[in-house]
Parts: sequence; C-alpha cells; structure tokens
Amino acid sequence: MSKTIKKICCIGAGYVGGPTMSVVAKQCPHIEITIVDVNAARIAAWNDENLDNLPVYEPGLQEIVAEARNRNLFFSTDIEKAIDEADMIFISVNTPTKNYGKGKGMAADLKYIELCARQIAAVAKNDKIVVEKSTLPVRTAAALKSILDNTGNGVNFHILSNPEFLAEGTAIQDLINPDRVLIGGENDEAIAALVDIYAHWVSRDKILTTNLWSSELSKLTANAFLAQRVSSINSISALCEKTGANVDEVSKAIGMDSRIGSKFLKASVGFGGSCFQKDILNLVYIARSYGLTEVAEYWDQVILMNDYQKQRFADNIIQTLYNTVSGKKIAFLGWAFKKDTNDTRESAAIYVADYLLSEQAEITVYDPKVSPERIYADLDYLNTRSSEENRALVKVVNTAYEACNDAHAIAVLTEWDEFKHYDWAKIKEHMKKPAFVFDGRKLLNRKELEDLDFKYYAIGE
Ligand SMILES: NC(=O)C1=CN([C@@H]2O[C@H](COP(=O)(O)OP(=O)(O)OC[C@H]3O[C@@H](n4cnc5c(N)ncnc54)[C@H](O)[C@@H]3O)[C@@H](O)[C@H]2O)C=CC1
Ligand SMILES: O=C(O)[C@H]1O[C@H](OP(=O)(O)OP(=O)(O)OC[C@H]2O[C@@H](n3ccc(=O)[nH]c3=O)[C@H](O)[C@@H]2O)[C@H](O)[C@@H](O)[C@@H]1O
Repeated sequence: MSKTIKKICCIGAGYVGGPTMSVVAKQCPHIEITIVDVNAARIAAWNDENLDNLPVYEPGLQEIVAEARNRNLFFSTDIEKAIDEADMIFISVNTPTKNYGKGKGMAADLKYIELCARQIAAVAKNDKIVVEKSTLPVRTAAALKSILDNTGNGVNFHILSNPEFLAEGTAIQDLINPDRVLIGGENDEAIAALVDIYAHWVSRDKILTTNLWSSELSKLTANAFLAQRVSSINSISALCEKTGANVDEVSKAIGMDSRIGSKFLKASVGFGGSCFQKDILNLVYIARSYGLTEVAEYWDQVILMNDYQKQRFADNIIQTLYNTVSGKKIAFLGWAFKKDTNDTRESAAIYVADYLLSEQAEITVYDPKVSPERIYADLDYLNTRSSEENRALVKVVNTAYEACNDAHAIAVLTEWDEFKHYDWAKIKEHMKKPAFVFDGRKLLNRKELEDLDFKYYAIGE
C-alpha cells in the first residue's frame, strides 16, 4: 500500500508548473494542489478572473483552470504554508544556463533549486516526498538529499525524479495523453505514491519507473535526441538548397523508414525554446566534467548547426535583397519560438532580427500572441544596441497586413496557422516590388505566392 497523497505543493508557477498541476488537479479532484511562486505578479495573473490574462497561453489551459481553480487548485505566494501542509512537493523552478562563474554559458544554474531545497528543509515538520519536476543535471538528487538531510528538522525526505516531457503549444494534450511518464527513485513507497497519482488517467504500462540517475539523464537525453533530429534535417536543408533536392521530400522519404520515423523532421529557421539549447549545453558540460571530450564535442555540433541555420537564413535575406538591407523594411511574421505559444525564449526570430538590425534593417513584427514589451525585452537582453535604438528600429503592430505595408520583404519566423489564410494578393499590393518572402517555416504555398508574382524563398528548396 502506498501513502495516499492528500495535498500537493508545486514550487514554480511557470510554463511547466502551471499546466502540469492544472492537469493533475483536473484528473484528481480529491487532491488539493497549491502552486506557489516568488513572482507575485505571476501568481496574480494565474488568479485573474479574466482567463485571457493567465501568464501562460496554451490551447485548452483556460478551460481546465476555470474548472479546477479554487476547487482543488490554488495559486499563492505563501510558499511556507503550502510546503508545510503538503505531503508531496514538486520543484518546478527554472534551471537556466549559468551566466556567471564556473560553467558560465554551459552548466545549468541550480541556485533556484537549492533555494527550494533549503526552504523545504527549514519548513518541513513531517515526512515529505520531494519531486524533481525541473530538468536537472544527472546526480542533482544527491545534492538535494544532502541539503535536505543536513539542514532539515530531522524528518524523512524521499526524492523522486519525474521529468516533464510536454512540449509548449501542445502541453495540455501531452499531459493528458503522454507517451510515457517517467519516475525515478530509491524508495518503493514514495515511487508508488506518485505512480498512483498518474494512474488516475495514464495507463500503468505507460508509467515507467527507473533509478534516480537514469530518470535524470533520460530527460537531457530525450531533448538532445529531439534537437539532434532538427539539426540533422536542417543540415540537409542547406544541401538541398545547393542541389535542387527538396527537404520536405527528403524528410518524407526518410521518415517512412520505420527505423527513422516521420516526426520531428521539419526543416526550419532553427530550433528555439527555453530547453533544447540549455539542456544540450548542460549535457556537453557534464560530459566534459567527466573527461568525455568526444561525447561533449559530438553533442556540441547540434548547437553549432542550429546557430548556422539562423545565420544562413538571415544571410540569405541580405544577399537576395541585393546585398544590403540598410534602411529597408522587413516584416516579421511571428516571434514566438513555435506556434500556439506566447513563449519567445531562444526564439530564432530574436537572433535573425538582431543580425538584420546590425545591418541597419528596419523591422516590423506581428505575432498573434506575443506582446511588444516581450519583443523589446528579448532584443534588449542581447545587449547589442541600446534599448532606444531597438525601439527606433523595430515596430510591433497588431496585424500582419500592417506589418507588411511598404515592406521590401517578409520573413516567416513562426508557423502560426493564420498566416496560411491571408489575402496574399492584398499584401503584395502594398509591398515594395519585387516583393520577397523568406519562409523560415516552409509554411506558405509556393505556387499561390509565385502566381501572385512574389519572389518566394523557403528553407531547403
Ligand atoms: N518550458 C517547457 O516547455 C519545459 C520546461 N521544463 C523544465 O521545467 C523547469 C521549469 O521550466 P519553466 O516552467 O519553463 O520555467 P519558468 O521560468 O516559466 O517558471 C519557473 C518559475 O519558478 C519560479 N521560481 C524560481 N525560484 C523560485 C523559488 N525559490 N520559489 C518559488 N518560485 C520560484 C519563477 O519565479 C518562475 O515563475 C525547467 O527546469 C525546465 O527546463 C521541462 C519540460 C518542458
Ligand atoms: O524540455 C522541454 O522544454 C521540452 O522541449 C521540447 O518542447 P518545446 O521546446 O516546448 O517544443 P518543440 O515542439 O520540441 O519545439 C522546439 C523547437 O524545435 C523546432 N522544431 C521542432 C520540430 C521540427 O521538426 N522542426 C523544428 O524546427 C520548433 O519550431 C521549436 O522552435 C520537447 O519537445 C519536449 O518534449 C520537452 O519537454
């Protein structure tokens, strides 16, 4: 018999903590879940009556929050109270790439994780199961255990690793119908308690249990393999452009081999998102720290290929626009790192924009879900130029038609469905001629655009 969990606390109300715990709350109405965060504005947004103001945009999320919030799902800044009352505590805080000191630019910054552990240890007055939900370097559980056992009040802590595999934009469906749930641990009773929660909606044969280290390492490995597929097909897209092969046709041809599989073979302007780059850098760092130089260099290539792809896309725009974009207006359709999310972390759009701005281009951006403040913050963060200059050179507008007005070229950076259904004849009418389109997502219909006399360039064609 496993321990029955009545109360859960989740530390971190971000893109993972929010949606993940909302789904647990929906599927397990008998468990009371409190999601806590140090960011009071974020908690206020989760509690906002107007569901359009939730801090995370995910299809299907609003409905679930509407159903569970203030029933058995609560958002709070009272971290101590939630820890104190919980039987099980998920740690779902950010683990960004370290930007200082040893391992700068490579290692995961574990300071937020450590703070959580110290706070749990300080507050806990009865036994707790502590679940690593954040993506962590392999062997982090050993450090967590040491902090908890040495600074706590003598209570027992059992640590589980339960990495999250959801992808943004499809988070809710990924959570409701996961390919698998992975739980690593050392204590059978603690493992069983977490298995029992998931078993309310996931069949038990999809709930995989392993030792702690396999679980931690599987998460980094899964992201590295996924990103590697994107870099692999993107490397081939460059060769397609030189040879007359079409990368979509190549993807289809190789993907029909069941050993390769058809998913995750879409060539693009480069992968973005908060995790692929961070997790591979972390994997490279870990391999190096164990003296495994060849392993480190092997995975490093995935990142290098991704940087090359973004650069290549921007270079192609400049070259095609007669080798200069100075003073030319380029319309960006999309800023998010993929469709159906408002997340822009590491989005290829940021780097392509930065490069074009350094060539004195003027950019007008339209994205259906990303706010102007976010776009300016992304550019300012790079520190390439002053924030006044970013605001002078980049305009953010409310419609794609406005963005494309008077533009020399359009760059498609995100594969939002709505872009496919625009009145492209109307868009062309208001552009400078020749009207160029650079499709970084292979989203638009070449024939339709060429019939309208656009000069159309797509990745890998
Ligand atoms: N974003 C994604 O799609 C996925 C992310 N992950 C992993 O999940 C973890 C969280 O990622 P996101 O949710 O995207 O990050 P996020 O940045 O959206 O959210 C993290 C939240 O934790 C809060 N926080 C940090 N330290 C805290 C503390 N000591 N006490 C209370 N709150 C604290 C922050 O204020 C923030 O709101 C990362 O390790 C990431 O690698 C895993 C799978 C998918
Ligand atoms: O750890 C994480 O954060 C998550 O990282 C990715 O999820 P996410 O980054 O949200 O989104 P993906 O669908 O993986 O897309 C990542 C990037 O790769 C790009 N991509 C993806 C697939 C493809 O075929 N081509 C391609 O260019 C996307 O446009 C996007 O920029 C993984 O898919 C999740 O399993 C994982 O949980």
